[in-house]
Amino acid sequence: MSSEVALTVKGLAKRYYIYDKPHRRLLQMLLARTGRRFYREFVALQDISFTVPKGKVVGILGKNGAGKSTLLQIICGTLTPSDGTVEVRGRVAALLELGSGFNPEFTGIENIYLNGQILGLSRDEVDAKLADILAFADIGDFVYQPVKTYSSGMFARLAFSVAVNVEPDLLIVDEALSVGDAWFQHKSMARMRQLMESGCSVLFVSHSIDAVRALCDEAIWLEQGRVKMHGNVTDVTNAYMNDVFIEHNRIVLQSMKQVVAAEESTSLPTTTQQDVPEHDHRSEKAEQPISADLVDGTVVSVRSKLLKNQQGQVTDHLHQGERFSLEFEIEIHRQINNLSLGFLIKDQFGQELTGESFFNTYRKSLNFEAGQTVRFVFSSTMLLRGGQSYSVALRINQVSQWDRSDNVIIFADELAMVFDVLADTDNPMWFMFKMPFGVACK
Ligand SMILES: Nc1ncnc2c1ncn2[C@@H]1O[C@H](COP(=O)(O)OP(=O)(O)OP(=O)(O)O)[C@@H](O)[C@H]1O
Repeated sequence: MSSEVALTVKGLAKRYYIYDKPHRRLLQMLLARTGRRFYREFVALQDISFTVPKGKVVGILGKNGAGKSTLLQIICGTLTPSDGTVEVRGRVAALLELGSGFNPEFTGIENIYLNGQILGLSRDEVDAKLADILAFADIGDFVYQPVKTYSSGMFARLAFSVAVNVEPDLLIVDEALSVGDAWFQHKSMARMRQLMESGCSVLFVSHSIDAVRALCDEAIWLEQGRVKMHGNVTDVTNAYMNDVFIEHNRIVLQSMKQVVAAEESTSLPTTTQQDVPEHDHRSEKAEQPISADLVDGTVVSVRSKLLKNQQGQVTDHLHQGERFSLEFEIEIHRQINNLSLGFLIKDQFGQELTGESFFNTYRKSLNFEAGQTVRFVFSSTMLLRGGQSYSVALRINQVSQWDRSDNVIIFADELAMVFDVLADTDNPMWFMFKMPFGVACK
């Protein structure tokens, strides 16, 4: 295998033998020589070949039952293929089903060492990484308890933390990021991006077209166990999306016809064609914690960072179309010139969607004396799609030139806040944000 390739999959196939009744398995064992078959064959994967180039992120899309998990399990070695080969260069860390590779009876710490060993790390190497793993997982004293007592969110935190901290050459992720709270999802996506930037190859399985578009360099579309399409992300996701929409519209049309047939005289029910994820009102996070961290201990510290709703109340969720404000209070510890503060709003895949800064708005920055407390307020209307969460990255910088040639970031908090936008089922959005349009028909 070339050193430029992290993974080579050649002619992979997986066939399952299905016995309709338990005794048929026994009959098969006893009468195999007669040539009779007591099973049905189910082909889960057939003729799968592809490579993952070193440092690239390859997304795998496919509907339920397409064979995605089967493929990943074979690549990780937890399932044997019926045909074909898998060659991996370097260390593979996988986030498949929650906690695979974990022993439920062991404590979190014991599992970290167990996993480290499975991934080829010595005890000393795990010792050296332990503090980072624990800090990222952030599950407190639970690490001393057996993992069978963990919630699924805690499990996800520990599993993800181990996988990303062992410096894998190939990271395999199967929707594991959809587990855990919104805060952790944003944090883990940011960490995954860092890994990608440092040259780690990734195989990323997702049902989300947005996720594949945001993260991947190439995409593979699996359908009924075969590669239907492999190529650049835009082509593959467009083709896949068309297919999903055609299928979706067919189902909607069918159900509408049934309703019409059943209630000819009544009006049709409205169908919202958007999946509206179940919303979790995390009221305990209504007020974001105040960070008292100093930038470098001398210049500026952030006293508070707040999201406020239309009524001016601190909140962790907004409605589509609602007025809101982001408010940052900072304390100046040392006289400083040309200071500006800005933010970026990102989706859960780390895509920067929008943002603003004082300098951007007024084309000038500000001078402050030591001891001043300053509040920056950014207000707007929430035009982003509902039914998902967003994070806010905060930046304080020194800048005076419009081309930003003298820009210096003196404080950055990549995860200053996380908030939800609630889906409006009466006004579903297919797109990332809603731009107000005048509409006419002439
Ligand atoms: N042990 C098994 N015995 C028989 N059939 C199986 C077995 N495991 C998986 N299958 C079948 O193989 C096919 C592929 O399953 P797989 O779990 O890989 O799909 P998937 O694309 O990951 O689906 P999903 O998105 O729902 O997780 C499915 O039709 C599934 O029913």
